[in-house]
Amino acid sequence: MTATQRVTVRVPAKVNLQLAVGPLRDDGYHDLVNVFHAVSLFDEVTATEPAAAGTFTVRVEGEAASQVPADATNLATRAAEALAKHAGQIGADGRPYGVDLLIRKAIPVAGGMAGGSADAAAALLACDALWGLGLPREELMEIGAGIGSDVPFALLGGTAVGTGRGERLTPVPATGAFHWVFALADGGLSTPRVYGECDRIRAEAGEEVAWPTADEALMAALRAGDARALGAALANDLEPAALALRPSLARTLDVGRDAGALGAIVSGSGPTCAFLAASADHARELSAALTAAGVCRAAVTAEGPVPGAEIVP
Ligand SMILES: C[C@@](CO)(OP(=O)(O)O)[C@H](O)COP(=O)(O)OP(=O)(O)OC[C@H]1O[C@@H](n2ccc(N)nc2=O)[C@H](O)[C@@H]1O
Ligand SMILES: Nc1ncnc2c1ncn2[C@@H]1O[C@H](COP(=O)(O)OP(=O)(O)O)[C@@H](O)[C@H]1O
Repeated sequence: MTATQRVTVRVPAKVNLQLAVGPLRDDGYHDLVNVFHAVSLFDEVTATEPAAAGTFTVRVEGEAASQVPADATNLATRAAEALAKHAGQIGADGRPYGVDLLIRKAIPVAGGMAGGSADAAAALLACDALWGLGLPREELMEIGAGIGSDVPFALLGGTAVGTGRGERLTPVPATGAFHWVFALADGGLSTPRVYGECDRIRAEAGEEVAWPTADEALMAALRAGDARALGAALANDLEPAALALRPSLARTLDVGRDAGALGAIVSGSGPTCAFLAASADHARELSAALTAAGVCRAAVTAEGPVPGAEIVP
C-alpha cells in the first residue's frame, strides 16, 4: 500500500449515438458498431483501505441503492478483485490487496446508461491509485473489458466508436458541446433480455443481419458540432426490442419529438430515453415538457462529451 488511504473517482454515464447490432456470435455476443458518448451524469466511487487486509466490500448510497447488489457480484467489486489478481494479489508491503468501496449512485440502474460499467471503471482507477500500481489506462481498459463490454469506454470517455462487442475503441473527433435530456423510467430493462428480443424480432422477420458499419452522416455531424444533423442521424438497433418489452416508451419518445427535440432515441438497451436539444435553454424546456406530460419518472439535463473516469483531487 502507498500512503494514500482513500481515493475518490468520478465517472460518467453514456448514451449510444449509433448502436448498430450485427449477427449473434458463437460466444453469445453481437458484433457492434457502438458510438459511445459520455455525458455529465456521474457516479462517484471511493476506495478506502479495508479494516482487514485482503477483503473486498462495497456499500451503495443514493436513491436507487436498493437496486444494486452490495456483495461480490457488484461490478465495482468484481473489477477491484480482477485488478488485485492482475497485480499478483500481494502488495509491496507483503499484505494482500483489498478495498472498501463506497458507490454514490446517480446514474439510473439498468437504464441503458452503463452505470454498472461506470462503477467498475471507477473502481479500477481508484484501486490502481490506492494500491500505488500506476498502471497505464490502456491496461486498466483491458482488465475492464473482462468485466463488461462497456467498461473500457467509461475509462476513455469523450466520444468513441466501439467495435467487436463494443470493447475495441477508437476516439471520434467531436466539436463543441451537445445538450441532452434523459427521461428516466421506473424500473430497468435487462441488457441480455433486450439483445435476445432483438434476435427474436429479426428471426421472426426473416431478416438477413447486415455487418454493422459506422454512419458517415453521424461522424460528419460530430466533426462539425452540428446538433441538428446529429439529431437526425441518431440510430439504435436495440430500440424496437426495448419498445416491444416496454411499449410505453413510444409515447415518451413522441412527447419529446413533439416538444421539438432534434433527435429522440432509446439509450442503449433502455429504458432511459435520450433527447438532443439545440441549447441548454432548449434542454430545460424539453425536460419540463416531458415532466409535465407524465411520461417519465424524472427528466434530467446533461452535456456531452465529458472525460472518462477521473480521480477527484
Ligand atoms: C447495450 C449496451 C450498449 O452500450 O449497453 P447498455 O445500454 O445495456 O448499458 C452494451 O452493448 C451492453 O454492454 P454491457 O452491459 O457491458 O454488456 P456485457 O456485460 O458485456 O454483456 C451482457 C450481455 O449482453 C449481451 N451482449 C452484450 C454486448 C454485445 N456486444 N453483444 C451482446 O449480445 C450478451 O447477452 C451478454 O451476455
Ligand atoms: N455497481 C453497479 N451499479 C449498477 N448495477 C449494478 C452494479 N453492479 C452490478 N449491477 C447489476 O447490473 C445490472 C445492470 O446495471 P446497469 O449497468 O446500471 O445497466 P445497463 O446495462 O442497462 O446500463 C443491474 O440490474 C444490477 O443488478
